[in-house]
Amino acid sequence: MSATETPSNDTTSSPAALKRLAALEALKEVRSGMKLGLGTGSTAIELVRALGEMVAGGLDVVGVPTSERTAELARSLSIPLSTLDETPELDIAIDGADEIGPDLALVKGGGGALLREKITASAARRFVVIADETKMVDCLGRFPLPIEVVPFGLTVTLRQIREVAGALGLTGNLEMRAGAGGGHYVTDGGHFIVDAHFGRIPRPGELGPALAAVPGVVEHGLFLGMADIAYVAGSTGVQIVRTSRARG
Ligand SMILES: O=C(CO)[C@H](O)[C@H](O)COP(=O)(O)O
Repeated sequence: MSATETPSNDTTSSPAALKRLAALEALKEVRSGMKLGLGTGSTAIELVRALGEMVAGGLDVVGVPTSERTAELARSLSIPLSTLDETPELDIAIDGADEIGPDLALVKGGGGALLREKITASAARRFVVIADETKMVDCLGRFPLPIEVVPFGLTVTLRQIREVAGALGLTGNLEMRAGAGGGHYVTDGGHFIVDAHFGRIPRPGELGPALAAVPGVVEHGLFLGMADIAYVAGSTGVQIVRTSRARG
């Protein structure tokens, strides 16, 4: 399963400080010449800010952002950017997570960027997760599972999500994520997000493919078998969580 170790004893423990600590640990993997996937969310913001400082200091990297928000921040820090089409092979993708479960199974999508995040992570030789310790769980499902859906036929898609989840014993409210200006939240890809309050998901490996088989589901927030390592910051330092699975 996973191995853990604690290489740092920094005791700074405000939420933003912990996120920055995790980001700094992950950035120790980065070398000049690398092509990097840049995640989305408050932890990824700390990553991009710290990367901006490193670029200002002479680090030569290219970033592929997973959202328009991340692109905007990276641009403001003069981090050279590319698209996944121009740069389809990444050395490392670094991103946050809403939950980190056993063997680095993740829930992602709280920031609404799960589709681009999953595509970007899949294009990277190494997928590195950064988080504070509140994200660690014994079983996924404390955080509602984000599911990205197409607007067309929404009622049918919601019914089919209920059916496939119900067949696995998972029930609970399916909540349409609200946008800032009222109406549904719309992703960078023009889709909606359903936040599924299933509760504990003991068999994510069965739920993921079942959700993916629903025609109106674009992608779901279960990132299974993708993460290679997680840097998890807590009040006593940064814990390194590894998976036994090797990716490239
Ligand atoms: O998946 C994500 C965005 O779609 C984020 O990585 C996830 O929501 C964690 O965000 P934060 O670092 O703000 O807690």
